[in-house]
Amino acid sequence: MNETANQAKLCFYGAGSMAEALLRGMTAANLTAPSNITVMNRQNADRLHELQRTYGVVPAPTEAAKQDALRTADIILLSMKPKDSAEAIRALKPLLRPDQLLVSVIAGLSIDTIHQLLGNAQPVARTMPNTSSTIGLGATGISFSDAANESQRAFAIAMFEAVGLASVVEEPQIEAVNGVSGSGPAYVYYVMEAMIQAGVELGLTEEAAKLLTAQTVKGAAEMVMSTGENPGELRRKVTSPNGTTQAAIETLDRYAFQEAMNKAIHRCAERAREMGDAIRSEAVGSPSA
Ligand SMILES: NC(=O)C1=CN([C@@H]2O[C@H](COP(=O)(O)OP(=O)(O)OC[C@H]3O[C@@H](n4cnc5c(N)ncnc54)[C@H](OP(=O)(O)O)[C@@H]3O)[C@@H](O)[C@H]2O)C=CC1
Ligand SMILES: O=C(O)[C@@H]1CCC=N1
Repeated sequence: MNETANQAKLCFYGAGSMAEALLRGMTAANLTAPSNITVMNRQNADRLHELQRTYGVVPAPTEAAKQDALRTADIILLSMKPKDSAEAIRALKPLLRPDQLLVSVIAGLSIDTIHQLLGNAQPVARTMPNTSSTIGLGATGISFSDAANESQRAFAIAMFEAVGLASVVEEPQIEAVNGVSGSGPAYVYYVMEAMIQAGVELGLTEEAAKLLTAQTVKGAAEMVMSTGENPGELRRKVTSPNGTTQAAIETLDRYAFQEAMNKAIHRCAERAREMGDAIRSEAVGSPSA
């Protein structure tokens, strides 16, 4: 890999919403020059040109351009849907050099399945980011294959730190990251939808309910981050004995809110494992490593 970080050549293999979230943050943070970043997809050349206009990155709309970009990249970001990943990785096999780093954001896809598909132990960073990377507030878990060297590890971490917080975990914990923070924004939005709806039922305008809800979620998250106090302690400070919050929390408990959240996160992690098994079955005919 090119040792000078801002000279590193990146190739986004898949140019959808997660790729754009990362692109936006990385170009804003000057992680590498936009002219060193190539974007490609299966067929949507308009999308590639839109990314070129917005971020100054280089589109690879033809088969020859794709192959050239994949061959010459220091880092290839695998950012297609899980169902498309086995075929896409197989197509990479004849193009790769052993020193290229693959960075995967694909839910469920294990490092071992990538190695099986390629037939070698290519350096891999398996990650689980989230869509808040778009505004530099992402939360990403990263795990590495043994072959990833120090400079590759450092660059992968820098890529995700450019779009928020990055935490290195062992690969078996990546499904837990998926359950907590990869899919996490959706749970928070779901809670916000309920808060807004209730606010409107109680007489607020939609706009006021939305603003009050969003500021409340932002403020609560910031309180946890900036005070270092646990959410439980902070909750107790809001909850006056026999007051309004206690009445609300007791109602949430009657509907088993915490149990529902717990089960949802476990199910999310389980679903990631199921999806990984499905890719593996398609790739090598057996569901687990
Ligand atoms: N959305 C999220 O919150 C998160 C998503 N992820 C992971 O990110 C990945 C991408 O998700 P998302 O961005 O939402 O998906 P999108 O559908 O928005 O984008 C997928 C992209 O992959 C391209 N693609 C598919 N097959 C190939 C191929 N063979 N060669 C080149 N490009 C290909 C598509 O091209 P075309 O349009 O031409 O078909 C498209 O550009 C998923 O694996 C998901 O698990 C991870 C964390 C969070
Ligand atoms: O729903 C999904 O499968 C992807 C992975 C994490 C967030 N979105």
